[in-house]
Amino acid sequence: MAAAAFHQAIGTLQSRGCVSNSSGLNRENGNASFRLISKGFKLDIALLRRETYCSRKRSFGIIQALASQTTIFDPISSPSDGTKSDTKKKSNEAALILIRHGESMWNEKNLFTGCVDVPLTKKGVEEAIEAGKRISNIPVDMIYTSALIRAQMTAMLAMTEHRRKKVPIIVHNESEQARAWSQIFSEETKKQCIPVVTAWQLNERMYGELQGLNKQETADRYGKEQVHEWRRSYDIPPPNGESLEMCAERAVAYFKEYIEPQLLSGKNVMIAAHGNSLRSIIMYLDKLTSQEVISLELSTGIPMLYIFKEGRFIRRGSPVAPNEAGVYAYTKRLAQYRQKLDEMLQS
Ligand SMILES: O=C(O)[C@H](O)COP(=O)(O)O
Repeated sequence: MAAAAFHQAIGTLQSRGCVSNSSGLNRENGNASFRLISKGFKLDIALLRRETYCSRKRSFGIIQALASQTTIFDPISSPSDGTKSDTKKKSNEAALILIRHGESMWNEKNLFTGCVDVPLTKKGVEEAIEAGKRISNIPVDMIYTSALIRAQMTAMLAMTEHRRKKVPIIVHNESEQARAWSQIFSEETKKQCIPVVTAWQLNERMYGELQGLNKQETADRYGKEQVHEWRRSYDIPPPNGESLEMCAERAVAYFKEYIEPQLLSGKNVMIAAHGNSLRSIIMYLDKLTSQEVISLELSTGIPMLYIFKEGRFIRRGSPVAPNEAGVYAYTKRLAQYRQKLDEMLQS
């Protein structure tokens, strides 16, 4: 019965072009195997795989939810049009967008990067712009990035595509002078700005003595299993570096202390960060176990949307394309926001 439901759900996903025809269920171990067509579904599928470790039945539910995600409607009452801040405060509902930076010059060379401050490649720039198109109709009131340029470039490039055309402005609070010298003296102009907060706590995990080493050569030298353990285990750090657990201690603590209160007050937040700092945040949002997080992989430049509602994070997947109806139908309020934007930009 469950297998029949699974196959029906897979069929739906295949007909929508989300997974390839070779996707299926391994009847012996209960694992679902997927060949992805749309990069945007990578996160969901990775999570799906881990769900199968816990409960096959539950995973079928997730597949079905994925297959029908364009029909899910939920109200979000904080469209950021700069005029609704009262409603926003009352609603306690907000959008949270997570983006892993676009391809960096060391991603391209397959080098461990960690906290080395490497810029995007041309492909990374394009990925960031593409990510921006995907979220161009989702309101953004606050942006958080790591202290690293690849995340900052991604956030800024993505915002060049945003239809609301607010200007992202980096907040300089590092000294009294920096604060004083970066003040804006027009309330009107302030309303048209989005504060961008940079925080080292959102940086990529420190990869220790692997930083600058080639990933393939390291695997050849130390063995594939050892390198996989360094890269994906929860609590085993690379030599003199941070484990995911250590990275989570600062990234999730920052998220809880600074970002969650913004969401609670109804602000829509975008975070541009890194594979591992975002994995640790997603682990917290989706309540993944240390086993489950092992199979969580994030693609570069793919935005992921969560709705924060009544103290809970509801994962809405990745907007597929800017002109796809489903993107704006994630919530009724997002759809209304988009409609307002259309009207505003037409007039
Ligand atoms: O720091 C790095 O090398 C990458 O950004 C993330 O690498 P990983 O996929 O090996 O964790």
